[in-house]
Formats: sequence, structure tokens, C-alpha cells
Amino acid sequence: MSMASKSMLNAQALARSRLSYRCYNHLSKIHVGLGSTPYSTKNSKVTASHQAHSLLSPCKLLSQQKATARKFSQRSLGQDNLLDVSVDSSSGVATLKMQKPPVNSFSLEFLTSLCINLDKLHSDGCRGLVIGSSLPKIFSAGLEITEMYQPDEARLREFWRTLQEFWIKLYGSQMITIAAITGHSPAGGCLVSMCCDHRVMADGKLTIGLNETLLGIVAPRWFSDTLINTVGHREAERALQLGKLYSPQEAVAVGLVDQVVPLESVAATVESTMAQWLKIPSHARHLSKLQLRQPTLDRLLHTRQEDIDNFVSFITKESIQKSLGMYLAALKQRSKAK
Ligand SMILES: CCCCC/C=C\C/C=C\CC/C=C/CC(=O)SCCNC(=O)CCNC(=O)[C@H](O)C(C)(C)COP(=O)(O)OP(=O)(O)OC[C@H]1O[C@@H](n2cnc3c(N)ncnc32)[C@H](O)[C@@H]1OP(=O)(O)O
Repeated sequence: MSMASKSMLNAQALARSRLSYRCYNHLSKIHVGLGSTPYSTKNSKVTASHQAHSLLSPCKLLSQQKATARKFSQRSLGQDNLLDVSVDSSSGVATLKMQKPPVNSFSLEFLTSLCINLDKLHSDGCRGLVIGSSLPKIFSAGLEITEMYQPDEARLREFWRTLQEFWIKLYGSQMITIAAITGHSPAGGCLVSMCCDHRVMADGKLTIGLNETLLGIVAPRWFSDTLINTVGHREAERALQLGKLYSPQEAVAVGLVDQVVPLESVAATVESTMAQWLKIPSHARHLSKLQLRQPTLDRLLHTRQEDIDNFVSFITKESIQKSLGMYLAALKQRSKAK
């Protein structure tokens, strides 16, 4: 699709959009709440009135996110249930499974839904969060490349702002966060898992890493900061330049993931790790996390607009668009050849 026709479609979508945030929120299968509020769990049933309650209850949203949801909700209407979220009533631990076939790539709508759900879980008082995937062999393929290829600029800006928002929320989250990496986790997928406090990866023919340079693009500073904080400066230096995708065994050896276990043991390992973390006084644990992560968070928080401008100016360069186009074509070709 040409840039002009993509812009026109986006303009039409914006003009048509009459949907409220409440409609948007129906996209996610979420019924959460703690204490006296009803919620859906593996252990408890959800009644119709419970569902109505959770769908109607107001969420704490930044005004930016509300605007995003209103602006672009039309496009996301065809995609149901991007996330499967449940809360265990006894432990207060939420499980959020990404289910956006084929590869859980982060589009604007998906990122918005993730932000909304993080806010909701936090405001409902969840103590822990497990992030996983419902798709076999895929954690997440990272950013939706078509968001960056021949983009509409307004949408591109919103896309990046929402990614920043998601990273800020997750990296500094008060909840104990554990990534259950049961599939490939390149680029943005790796970033999301690195935002978590602990990573459990399935063994097998899977890869994880920041491979941006293989696409001809550069991981922004906050991606590389996150990697440096995870694996150390020297390893990050090599990995970022080479666009290194690690096998699970390589990833555990450099500390990119904390545990590698057989696929069938991932859930139990995550559960027992979470149980251990839950024993630590929450306030002290979160403050300790922030002591280490706040400087990294601040770096982006103080330069958000500049970061968006840099991203837009970089990604819309003709040479970068050409690289992205070639990478996308190669992906499609490989997929067709299977
Ligand atoms: C000095 C100046 C500095 C300035 C810096 C400023 C700003 C920074 C600028 C830019 C940074 C932007 C950051 C980007 C981070 C990213 O996340 S980019 C995305 C990177 N992701 C990848 O490279 C993963 C690509 N995908 C794969 O390798 C494989 O799909 C997989 C994940 C390993 C799964 O393999 P599998 O065999 O199961 O599936 P297929 O390959 O067959 O794919 C199925 C289907 O999905 C499509 N697809 C795959 N990944 C993506 C994607 N990320 N986005 C969109 N579409 C994707 C694939 O094309 C197939 O489609 P189909 O052919 O239509 O079936």
C-alpha cells in the first residue's frame, strides 16, 4: 500500500471513529479486581453482572491513552481478545497472555490494550503479574513492522508514545513481574521480557535478543539501557551491534534470562518463583527495584518528546524505509516458503 493511500485510510478511520474508550476496552478479555471486587480467575467463575461491573468500571488512564483509544479504536474493532487476563484470587497474581496471531507483534492497538490492562491490574491491587503468550513457540515478534513501514506520521507518533508508555509502566511496575518466555522473543519482545523482574525461558529452538541492526535500524537508547542493566555493558555492546539473537542456553549464560527449563515446566517454575518473591515485603522490594531502575526511567521521562521526534525522523528516512521494506518482504517470502 502506498504512503498516500495508507494516510487516506487512516484519515478515514479517524473521521469515522465514534467509539468510546469503553467499547475499546471490550477488546480485551479482562475481568479483574481484588478485595470485594469481583474478578475472573482460574479458580472462580465470572457472572454476567461481574463482567458488566468490570467492563463499566473506570480505569485510570492517561489522557493521551484515552485519545489514542478514541482515535484509533475503529481499526482495532476486528481484533478480539488481544489479551487473556486472569487473576488468582488467593495470591493476587495476574496472568496476562498475549494472543495476537500470528506473532504477537506490538501494534498501536495492542500496546494501548497492554497499557490499559497494566493500569487496571495495578489499580486493582494485584501483587504479581506473569506475562506470557497463548501462541505456541512465540512470545512476541516485537514491534509490528508495518506500523513503521510507509507510516502515517500522526499514527507513528502515537505508536511510539504508547510504546514508551508501556515500557515506563512495566519497567517501574509496583507488581512483581515475571516473563514466561515460551517462544521466540526478538527485539521488542525481548525488551518486554527484560522489563520484568525475572525471566523463565523454555529450552529448545527459540531465540531472544535485540536484533534491530539486522533490520537496518538502531535500538533507541532506552532499549539499550534496558539491555545494559540486564546483561552488563560489554555484553550489551556486542549484542546490540551484532543484533545477536541468543539461544535459551546462551541467554541464561549471559543473564539475559534467569532460568531455562523444559517447555512443560515453565508454568510451574514461574509459579514457584512468584511464590518466593511474594514473601518479600512489597514496599521494600519495589523501592529497591526503583533505586536501580529510576535513573534509566528518568532518562526517557525527561526526553520523551525528543525521543519521539528522533524516532520519527530516523524511521521515515528513505534508506531506513528501504531496509524495512526488504526485511518485511524477506519475512513474507520465508513464511510463504514454509
Ligand atoms: C543515531 C540515530 C538513532 C536513532 C534511533 C531512534 C529511534 C529508533 C528507531 C527505530 C527502532 C525501532 C525498534 C524496533 C524494535 C522491533 O521490535 S522491530 C521488529 C523486529 N522483529 C523481528 O525481527 C522479528 C521478525 N519475525 C521473525 O523473526 C519470525 O516471524 C518469528 C518471530 C521468529 C516467528 O517465526 P514463524 O516462523 O513462527 O513466523 P513467520 O516468520 O512465518 O511469521 C508469520 C507472519 O508474521 C509476520 N511477521 C513476523 N514478525 C513480524 C513483525 N515483527 N511485524 C509484522 N509482521 C511480522 C510474517 O511476515 C508472517 O506474515 P505472513 O507472510 O503474512 O504470514
